Parts: sequence; C-alpha cells; structure tokens
Amino acid sequence: MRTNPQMQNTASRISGMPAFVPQAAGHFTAHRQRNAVSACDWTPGRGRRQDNAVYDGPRRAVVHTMQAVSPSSSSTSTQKLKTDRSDALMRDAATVMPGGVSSPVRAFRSVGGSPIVFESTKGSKIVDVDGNTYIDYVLSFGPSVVGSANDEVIEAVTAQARKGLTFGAPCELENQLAHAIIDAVPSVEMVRFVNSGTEACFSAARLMRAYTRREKIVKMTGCYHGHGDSFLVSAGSGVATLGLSDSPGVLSSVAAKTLTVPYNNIDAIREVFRQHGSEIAGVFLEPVVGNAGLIPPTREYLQELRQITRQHGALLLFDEVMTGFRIGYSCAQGYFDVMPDLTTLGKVIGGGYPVGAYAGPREIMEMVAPAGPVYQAGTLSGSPVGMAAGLKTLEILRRPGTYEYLDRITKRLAEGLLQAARENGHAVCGGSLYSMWGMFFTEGPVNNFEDAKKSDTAKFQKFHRGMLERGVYLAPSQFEAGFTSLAHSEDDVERTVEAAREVLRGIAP
Ligand SMILES: Cc1ncc(COP(=O)(O)O)c(C=O)c1O
Ligand SMILES: NCC(=O)CCC(=O)O
Repeated sequence: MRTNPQMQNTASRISGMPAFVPQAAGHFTAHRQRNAVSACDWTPGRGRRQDNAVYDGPRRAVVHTMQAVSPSSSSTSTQKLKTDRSDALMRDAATVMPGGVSSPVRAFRSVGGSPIVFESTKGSKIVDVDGNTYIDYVLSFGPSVVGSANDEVIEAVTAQARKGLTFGAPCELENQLAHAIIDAVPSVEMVRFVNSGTEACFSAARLMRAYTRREKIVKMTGCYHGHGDSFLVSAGSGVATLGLSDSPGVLSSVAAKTLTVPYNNIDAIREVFRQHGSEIAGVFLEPVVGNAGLIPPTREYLQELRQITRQHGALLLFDEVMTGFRIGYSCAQGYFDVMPDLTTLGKVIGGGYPVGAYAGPREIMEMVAPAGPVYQAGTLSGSPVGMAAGLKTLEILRRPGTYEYLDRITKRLAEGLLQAARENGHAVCGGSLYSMWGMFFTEGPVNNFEDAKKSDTAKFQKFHRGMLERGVYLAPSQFEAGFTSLAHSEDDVERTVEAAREVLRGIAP
C-alpha cells in the first residue's frame, strides 16, 4: 500500500485550525402533511469570521444598485408570460447551435416549453428579452454567490480589463487567488488554475492516475464532474435530466475504467474496493450532491470514504466545483471536517468568469508540469480578469456574517417551500445548506440518485412553469440544486414562497 506522508502533514495542519465544528449530517426525510417549522432536516454550523462588520442582508450592508431591474418590478402574481422574443430567438438559435443552446442543461426538455433568453441580471433578479423580471435561483448554475453583476466585482474586473485581458504569462493576481484558496480550503497547499470545472476534473483524474499508477476511478451515480470521458458514466445534471446514462463517443475502454456506486452507501464502496482495490486510483464525489438535486452526505459516510481510500492506497477527491465557497468559506471539506487528497473548484472562484482549479498537497501537485511530468496546459488559464473577479468575490465572502446570512435566508426559503407543498397535500422532501437548497417531489428519504429518481417529475414540470409565470426562475430540472446569493432579500424569499403556495394549490397532489 502506498502511504502519503504529505497527507499526514496536511491532516495535522488541519487539526490545528480554528474551531469549525461541523454538525452531524442527517438525511432528507419526508414531511408529508407535517407543518413543523423544522422542515429543513439539516442545519449547517457557522463559518469562520474574518473582520468586524456583519452582513445582514442586501439592503443594509453591501449596496447593490439595481440598474437593470428594481426589486419591485418582478411580479409574483400570475402573469401570462409573454415570451415572443425568447421564442423567436430560440427558433433561430436551433438553426445555428445544436438544440439552440451552448449547454444542454439550459434546454427546457424536461419542463416543456422553450428556454427563456435573458438580457440582463443584477443582484437577485434576472430580466429576459421580453422584459419579464424573475427572482433568480439559478445564478448561472452557481457562480453568482455574492449576487449577479455585483458592483464591487464589476469594478475589479473593469480595472483589470483596462490593464489587460490576457497575458499568456504569469500575473500577480494568480498568486493572490492561489493564496486565498490555500488559506481557505484546509487540504490545499498548491493550486493549478484551468478554465472550467470540467477541465479541473479531467485534469485531476489524470494526476490521480499518474500519482497512484493505477487506472480505475470510482464515481457515484448521479454525481456530475463535467463532461470528461471518464465521467460520462451514470452522470447527474443534464446527463440525468436528458436520460442519457452514457454518451456515444466515449471510448468504451475509457468508460470501463470508471466504476460507479450509489451515493451514501458505504457497503457499495467496501464491495467495489474488495473487488478492484489494487486497481483503483481514487474516488471522485461531490461532497454534497448538487447535480441530482441537493443530497447531503452523512459525515460518517465521508469519514468512511476517507478511511477506505487510505487503506487501499487510493486518493479521495472532493469535487467542490459547486460546493466550493457555497458550503461555508472552508468549503464542504471544512464543514464536514473530512480532508480529501485532491479538490476541484470552479464556479464561485471565477466570480462569473470561466475559472476552474484543481488543488491538493504539494507532494501530489508537484507532479504537474512543469514541476513534474503530468502534462496539462491552457492558453487562457489564470487569465487576469477571471482572477480579479474570483479574488473580489472571495473578499466579499470573507466579510463577517455572510454565510450566516446565506444560511438563514436559504433555510427560510426551503422551509417555506416545503411547508407550502405539504399544506397542499404534496409529498415532498428537501432542505438547504448555506446557499444551496433543494426540494424533491417524493416522500423521501432521498439519500442518493436512485431515491431522487422516485420524484414526480411531471409535477415538477407544472411547478416549474407555474413559478416561471409568477416571476421565479428555477433550474429547468428536478435534478438540479437551487442557489441563493447575498443579494437575495427576505422579501425575495417571501414572494417566492407565496408564489409557490399559489402554484402548488393549483396542482393535484
Ligand atoms: C460538481 C461539478 N463538477 C464539475 C462541473 C463542471 O463544471 P463546468 O460546467 O464549469 O465545466 C460542475 C458543473 O458544471 C459541477 O457541478
Ligand atoms: N448542475 C449543472 C451544472 O452545474 C452545469 C451547468 C452546465 O453544464 O451548463
């Protein structure tokens, strides 16, 4: 068995970190007809404080100027949604881009109708080309955690853009963002910047294989790690939404190296290691699943994964592309206090620009070229505008009270939605964790993708349409997590819950 002394160092560094007490995770359970206030089954702990002013909502602290929209202009009363221009643009788009979209998750295949085409976004609101304004819970599938088009982020990127868009050579902002990530994410000592979460994950898989000199990778059904060949096997997100369990074009010899197991099932992991232990390079997982809807792990599950991978000389990778800087400032690994060997990041660290990263202890990361032999490169990697956006975003998130605020409003949202559903006789389960939330139209409990698939997706379709008509933009799939931002106000949340109550009243249980 290969031991990794660096990881022991990393672990001891971590145990000396400031107190950050994760709570034991629980499973999402059903609360049909139950009106308990504790509708959210899962309560996060508190993030680390960094300075003195406390964030207490969009209006009181960070000021967002609503240039494109005003909060009052979005309507949560039924509007016959006028989508003429969106529809016309999508008809044209379909003639020049496959399915009319640049990414399949944007299609409305599973909810019906045609995608909405957007023109502007600010704070918690997004405006379409027909002039409809929505409260946005997609937030570009995660990056906009400080609110869309945040003024401070725009200032930072504008200042950098004036100095240069790209150098194709080192810039100081890369050092700064790498230091910020290393300071925040407990298991990380070195970072390689790339341009997307996909790139981060397939590059990390290459590194994992090179480091262990093994080829097989274990992933969980319903987890999504981008569209690298190794990961288009029982994947979540758009792959699950479109019912494409695998993709043609992926070499069968590559797919055969990916072993899949259900999430939150430790027996399945034990079994896969019993059968293939000496060939497994590592285990990839989302430390909180967002790509099959929101599914938290138990802390014990993550701890067992840590132990089993170590026993077998395999690496553990937390794909924090979605959870990174959403599940607290120390990310899901800090929240659960379980340290992976490798971490992938994306979304939030680019503050709205295409930035990804893979990261880990020095001993493993120094295998990456030019320090080591594992090749990986990128014309625009670490480009200064993306670095500036990411740095400013992390700076805003470090302000005291931000994660408490995100947790409070998101919990209120999830509780409100679950309660609105139960009041109207619908079987639902779900909850929230900091700025991520989810609601499944099933009794539950939902512990993995197999459980999530029991959801009533026809009901979700009606719910999605009803919410759209009332000015609330949700991801067009039951199998996507929802997001909130620092710009989402309590008023946004109340109006969303009121809209949901109305929609759910009109749907047969
Ligand atoms: C957990 C996770 N990993 C990887 C990816 C891929 O990232 P990207 O879409 O930036 O390629 C995503 C989202 O897309 C994700 O949610
Ligand atoms: N959960 C879905 C994603 O995070 C990805 C978005 C995309 O592929 O466009």
